[in-house]
Amino acid sequence: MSQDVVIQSRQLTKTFSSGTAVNQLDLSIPKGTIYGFLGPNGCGKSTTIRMLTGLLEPTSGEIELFGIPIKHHEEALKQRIGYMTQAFSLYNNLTVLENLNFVAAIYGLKRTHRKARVQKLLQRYDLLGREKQLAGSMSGGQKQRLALACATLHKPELLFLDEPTSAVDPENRRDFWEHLFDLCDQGTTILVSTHYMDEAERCHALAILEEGNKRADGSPKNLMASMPATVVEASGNDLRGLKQSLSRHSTIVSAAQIGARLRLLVRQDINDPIGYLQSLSSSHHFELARASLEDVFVASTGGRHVG
Ligand SMILES: Nc1ncnc2c1ncn2[C@@H]1O[C@H](COP(=O)(O)OP(=O)(O)OP(=O)(O)O)[C@@H](O)[C@H]1O
Repeated sequence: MSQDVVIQSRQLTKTFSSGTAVNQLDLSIPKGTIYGFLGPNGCGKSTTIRMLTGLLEPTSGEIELFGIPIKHHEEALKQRIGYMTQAFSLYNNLTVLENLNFVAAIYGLKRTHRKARVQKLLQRYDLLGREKQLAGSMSGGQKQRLALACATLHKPELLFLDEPTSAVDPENRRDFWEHLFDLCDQGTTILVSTHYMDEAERCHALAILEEGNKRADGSPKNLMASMPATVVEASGNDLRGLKQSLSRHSTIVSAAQIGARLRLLVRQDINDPIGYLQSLSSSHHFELARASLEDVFVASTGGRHVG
């Protein structure tokens, strides 16, 4: 295996009594990448992350981190990885400083280093002056920054972030991504799960997950270029009626209204989608449009996740 691959999984599977949460997942994520898991609730993002961090034992399949099999090496690998959960895993009844010191103690940071490291993180994540504030009394954005400070306190080479921005507003989300790119610049590999398209678009590469299966993967640009459907926008009167009539055809993967246009995904095997659509409705205007990551997501999941 190449030294530069930080996360490798082969046929990774987890089955619960309720069913298969992750199904034969193959991953190969190079160092210094921000890699995304994009998918709806329940598609297996958290379960995969928990297996990759060594917290949950797979039903079958293999995982290597930094070329080291995770099995039997959990403790050694723990020092090299950071993990931030959806709930930010902070102690709400401890202060900002107490949370950081607690994490520092868990990772065995020496007292002499601890103070300087904590100070640096307080500054980096704009928490100076809040040292004595209870974590539970902070805003979503502040909690998120503290959680990131805690997850990176021991300078992990690999960082797992499970839906880190679900509880924050768009401005905080943008700032948070700036921090992620800073970390990435310093050589940290980051795996981030999300159900936000704009967030997925910022990743170097991503996997689209549905019901535990990987439906597509690659860079956002390549995914958009190789989308398995053609995007067409329709305009004219009664778009709701047009949507209803087109949705009856299995050749239309999805139809969603966006403002005064109806965005259509037409199955790839239709050679002349504009001519085809005109034959279905002569009173509307149809034109080809550029694919977005959302289109890729809809096409990869067969239109099952869009209304
Ligand atoms: N400990 C468990 N026991 C039984 N079923 C579980 C367990 N953990 C997860 N599941 C099931 O596995 C499937 C995948 O869940 P998972 O939490 O990994 O999805 P997710 O994509 O992270 O969604 P969310 O964003 O809602 O957390 C779901 O059907 C869930 O109910």
